[in-house]
Amino acid sequence: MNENAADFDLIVLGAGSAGLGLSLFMARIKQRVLLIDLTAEDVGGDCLNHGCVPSKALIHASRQVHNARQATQFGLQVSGAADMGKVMDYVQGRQDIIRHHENPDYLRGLGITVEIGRPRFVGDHAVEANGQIYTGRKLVVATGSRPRQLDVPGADQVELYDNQRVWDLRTLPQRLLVVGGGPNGVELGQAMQRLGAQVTMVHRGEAILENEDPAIRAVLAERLRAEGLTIHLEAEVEAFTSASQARIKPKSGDSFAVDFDLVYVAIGRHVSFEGLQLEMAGVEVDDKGHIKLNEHLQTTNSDIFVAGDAANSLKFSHGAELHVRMLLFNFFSPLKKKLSYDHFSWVTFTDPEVAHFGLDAAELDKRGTAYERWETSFADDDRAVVDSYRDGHLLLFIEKNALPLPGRKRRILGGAMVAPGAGELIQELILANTSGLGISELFDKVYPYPVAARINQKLIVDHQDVSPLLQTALDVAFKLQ
Ligand SMILES: Cc1cc2nc3c(=O)[nH]c(=O)nc-3n(C[C@H](O)[C@H](O)[C@H](O)COP(=O)(O)OP(=O)(O)OC[C@H]3O[C@@H](n4cnc5c(N)ncnc54)[C@H](O)[C@@H]3O)c2cc1C
Ligand SMILES: NC(=O)c1ccc[n+]([C@@H]2O[C@H](COP(=O)([O-])OP(=O)(O)OC[C@H]3O[C@@H](n4cnc5c(N)ncnc54)[C@H](O)[C@@H]3O)[C@@H](O)[C@H]2O)c1
Repeated sequence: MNENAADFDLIVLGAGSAGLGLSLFMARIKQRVLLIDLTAEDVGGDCLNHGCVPSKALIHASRQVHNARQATQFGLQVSGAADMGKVMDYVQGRQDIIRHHENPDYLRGLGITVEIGRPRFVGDHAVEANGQIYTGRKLVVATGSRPRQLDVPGADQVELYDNQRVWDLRTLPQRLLVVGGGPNGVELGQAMQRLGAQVTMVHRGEAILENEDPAIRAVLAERLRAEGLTIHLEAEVEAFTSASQARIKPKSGDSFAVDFDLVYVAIGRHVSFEGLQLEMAGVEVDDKGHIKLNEHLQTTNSDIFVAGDAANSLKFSHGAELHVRMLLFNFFSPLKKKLSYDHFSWVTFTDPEVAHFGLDAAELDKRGTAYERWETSFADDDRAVVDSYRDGHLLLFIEKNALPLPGRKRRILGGAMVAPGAGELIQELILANTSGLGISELFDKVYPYPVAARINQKLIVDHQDVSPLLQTALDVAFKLQ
């Protein structure tokens, strides 16, 4: 097409984390942007409407309730149960604040053309929505992902909840069955248990948060069990035998029954491009229905890209942000960046939080990278002692230099932490990881006592060996002064 004749410089399908990030930047630098979403209420995507924001607000409320109960050890009298209506009012109130700057009118005020309707491709640079055809120089599919459904016998007789509808609850279920022990299941499961539900979790994998290192995830599992959650590992819902009973099948052993008042399904996400008519734009999908992409998130139509969950890689709001940054760079540069997760991080907002960054042991082994595994428990950390989180754990993968030349940096290749506020505590480690700083930069810092982040330095200090040569040099140097 004659690119200058296009109606828009950029057309974005989907106004979630990815779509908003792209549209806002492009509009800011005076490009003509068309952003299309299905309904006005969908603007903001899963993160605002059904994911990050409501789940973190629920976690906040549940932490207040939990902390109040913890304070009874100091003589405070706490009685009564959490009022789910009030909890959800709080959750919705937080969403409403963010909606002030994530809604069609606000975006239109910034110069973005926002169309509400169901789009479909009608040509290699053209989409149709509400009977109108729009052309764009570049187009991005940012239509997100959907919760996987639990398809087992008897499911039709049960009202299954997932992250799309759980925020409408007004009463706390007494017995909650959570299916899936990934980040979604553990975050919501712990929050509901703390609010007063009795939570049973049924998880297919051998451990909750399977993507985490065993030393890290074990701490969380123990804490969840100590708070009263029942966790069945290597187990699945075999069938629902009534509207309030599930039959659970463990990998080994006999099936057993679990009674519930409500089921929350958190078994992952899938992508779907139904109705988009991708074939009209020459955008090919593979046999699993995923759009074929190269390392620039470019489809088989070189002017059409995919961003966010729709790309079917790591599904995080800041994963969408990573995609957006790369696409924006590539839109304006003859040198193209490739998608890389080498410095990616994520946080599961349980208590304690589980934070993860850079490359893990499996990836380092796969790449044949030489590394050392350094780890420490928080048992003897002063701050952990006074604040009672001695079960915390920090793990770092440190570059191993075959030739330890003087001045050569030993970089932090990756790591993980489980501790209250771990997501904040690892930020300096992430900075070191992304900027290629060596461990000496952390070693040289003087941390105010007793900030929790001192643990980052402690791990490094604890691993400083004094070689016989250095020992001799120190002895001589001291005697000379
Ligand atoms: C319970 C839960 C908690 C989460 N918590 C976190 C967290 O704490 N931190 C984090 O980083 N990530 C979190 N995530 C993941 C995060 O929500 C997603 O990765 C993120 O929203 C993906 O952004 P996206 O733009 O790709 O998709 P979405 O945000 O889902 O946006 C896609 C948009 O496309 C629209 N759309 C769909 N189909 C069409 C169509 N055919 N045409 C036009 N528009 C369409 C949708 O209406 C939607 O608005 C959480 C997810 C869940 C489920
Ligand atoms: N803090 C965060 O950043 C955050 C929080 C919640 C969700 N998310 C994102 O949202 C997405 C969805 O989260 P999720 O936890 O649903 O997905 P997930 O795929 O990460 O975990 C789902 C888990 O459910 C298990 N499972 C699958 N089928 C099952 C079955 N039939 N019975 C029992 N267990 C089963 C799997 O083994 C898997 O570990 C993820 O991509 C995640 O990254 C992020």
